[in-house]
Amino acid sequence: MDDQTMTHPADHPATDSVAALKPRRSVEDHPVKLEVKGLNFFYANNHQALTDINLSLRDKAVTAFIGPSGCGKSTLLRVLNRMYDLYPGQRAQGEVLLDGRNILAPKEDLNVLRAKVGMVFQKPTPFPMSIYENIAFGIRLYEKLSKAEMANRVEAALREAALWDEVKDKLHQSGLGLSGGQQQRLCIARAVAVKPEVLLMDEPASALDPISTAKIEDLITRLADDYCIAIVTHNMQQAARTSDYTAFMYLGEIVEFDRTEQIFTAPKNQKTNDYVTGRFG
Ligand SMILES: Nc1ncnc2c1ncn2[C@@H]1O[C@H](COP(=O)(O)OP(=O)(O)OP(=O)(O)O)[C@@H](O)[C@H]1O
Repeated sequence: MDDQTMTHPADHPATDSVAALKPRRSVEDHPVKLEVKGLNFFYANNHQALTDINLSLRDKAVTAFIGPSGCGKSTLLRVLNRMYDLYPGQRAQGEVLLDGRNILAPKEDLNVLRAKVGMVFQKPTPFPMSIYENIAFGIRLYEKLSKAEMANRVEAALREAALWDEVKDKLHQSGLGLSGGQQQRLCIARAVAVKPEVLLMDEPASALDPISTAKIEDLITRLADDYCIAIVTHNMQQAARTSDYTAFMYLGEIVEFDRTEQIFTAPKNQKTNDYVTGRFG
């Protein structure tokens, strides 16, 4: 756990995570949106960062990836939209099926894929342009809209990311002038503006203060009504608060994957238990 996530002194102990558990909702009958089968991943130095990952992410549900530093959480997230393809020498073996189609296939159109599988990073990364343009820019890559249609889409995306009320009077000011939490919601608005099906979030709140963190967590919970969401977090309570399913990873493998309340109240694996109770990590 890094310093920035230590905002609550008792973030680690299992009791606090259990207290934070998201109210139970039924997602078992949601269809599988993304299925990872027999995935191995190698960095350019031939370091194997993921070994035989098998995992199903359900639609309209949040899946959290937890585990100690270096266990492969971010690597796994970056495979799910082929982000690794930007770096020469990195390679994935196995299958990642999006609605049954293998997105690791060489013929996959990566621009279309990255619109379908959007990503939000740890540090907010607005483009150095206006708030409006931050959203419109991505939409223009995929669609030709009239001025009025574009204005509606920008507003809808900002509303979806719970940012509209704070920025509606300064849409043409720079996105870089917003607070860190607002910038992160702008990045979420940018991701949802191109109508994705899956949202990947890599520690989306770890650079934010507790109030901004709470807003992002609320937003994740609401976005889960519409999207398949995967989130990497170091914060046990955040995993408990936001997710329906949790995967505990260790040394590049998935040790345990189950309903979140199961992972936090009755994990089957000793290592999972040790991690969620704060004995290591
Ligand atoms: N560009 C790279 N080249 C070589 N090895 C890498 C590279 N990036 C990550 N790794 C290694 O791959 C493994 C998994 O890293 P990854 O960043 O996915 O872990 P993580 O669980 O997300 O860690 P953290 O919680 O610290 O962000 C680690 O052993 C890491 O050192």
